Amino acid sequence: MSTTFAAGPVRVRVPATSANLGPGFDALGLALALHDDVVAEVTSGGVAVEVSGEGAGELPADDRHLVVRAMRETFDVLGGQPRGLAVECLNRIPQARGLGSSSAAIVAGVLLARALVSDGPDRLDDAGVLRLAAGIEGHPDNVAPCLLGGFTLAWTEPTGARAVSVPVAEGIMPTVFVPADRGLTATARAALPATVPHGDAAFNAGRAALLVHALTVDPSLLLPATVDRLHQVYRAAGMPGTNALVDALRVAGVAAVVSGAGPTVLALTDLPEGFDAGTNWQVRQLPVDVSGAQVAGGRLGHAERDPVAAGRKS
Ligand SMILES: Nc1ncnc2c1ncn2[C@@H]1O[C@H](COP(=O)(O)OP(=O)(O)OP(=O)(O)O)[C@@H](O)[C@H]1O
Ligand SMILES: N[C@@H](CCO)C(=O)O
Repeated sequence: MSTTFAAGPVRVRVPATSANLGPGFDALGLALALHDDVVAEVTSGGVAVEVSGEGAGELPADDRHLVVRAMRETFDVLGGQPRGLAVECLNRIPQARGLGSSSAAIVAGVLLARALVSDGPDRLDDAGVLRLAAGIEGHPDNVAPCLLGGFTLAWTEPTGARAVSVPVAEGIMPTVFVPADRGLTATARAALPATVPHGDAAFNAGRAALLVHALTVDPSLLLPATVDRLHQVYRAAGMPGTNALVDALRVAGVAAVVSGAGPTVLALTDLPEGFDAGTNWQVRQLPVDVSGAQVAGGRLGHAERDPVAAGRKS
């Protein structure tokens, strides 16, 4: 199979995501209106990566960069590698905080590579993009909302990941509490036990089912619907501040959970007037992103390259 590459740059906008949502470990996720923009172009040789915003000066600028790694895997699936690549990232999603930054980078890479191959969409359909991105990430609960937008239910079959996006009830306005400290998903997953009590598994199945109803039809049930026994308790010692804030919010009647693998906290219902989380958190209301990843042509503008200006725009 020979591969022809598109001329000119391709651009993708990918949303932040919050996975698990309490009881929906590795299955449920929500796309949030905070985005990374990534532009890629085929060049005559080498790999050049430019990063502004989150991760600037920290992330590798070569084949080790996660966007490039995802592009390389996708080009392999599509039949061949280009001679060179130039990638430009404007990152707004905080990294290693539980807001799906790695899935956003992977989805961006897969979609950019597909768009850069002339008949890419014929060779890799949207279901294939989800399978490939979830395979790279290792679980589908961030990749699914990042691609599809909205509230997603993801599962894995022998052939790979599948997902559906379902409409969220009106009036759901998530708030995230983002700490300065980072926490890697790999570390948080290592804190989980190999087996759990049957009663806890049964408990979570009921609450996860209730959560689908609460988020789509009856938000008054969100507090009981967001109780989890499968992951948060095992990870609490590694993120005591996160655990304390989730508890304080829940005592105040707010449906709060650990966002993804943490340490960010996600609240799905309004905060009581005057609720004070303390000074350790950047608190942001982020509407649900209903569109998911968007591919378009074109480069980033100068104003967008400036992280301060970009922060004002997003
Ligand atoms: N935009 C990006 N570009 C390149 N690499 C990234 C990017 N975002 C994240 N990464 C890589 O992924 C790592 C963070 O991934 P990790 O899965 O631990 O956290 P997360 O995806 O932010 O949180 P969660 O999976 O809990 O939602 C970073 O340390 C970095 O190596
Ligand atoms: N379900 C994943 C989400 C974070 O990537 C976890 O909690 O480990």
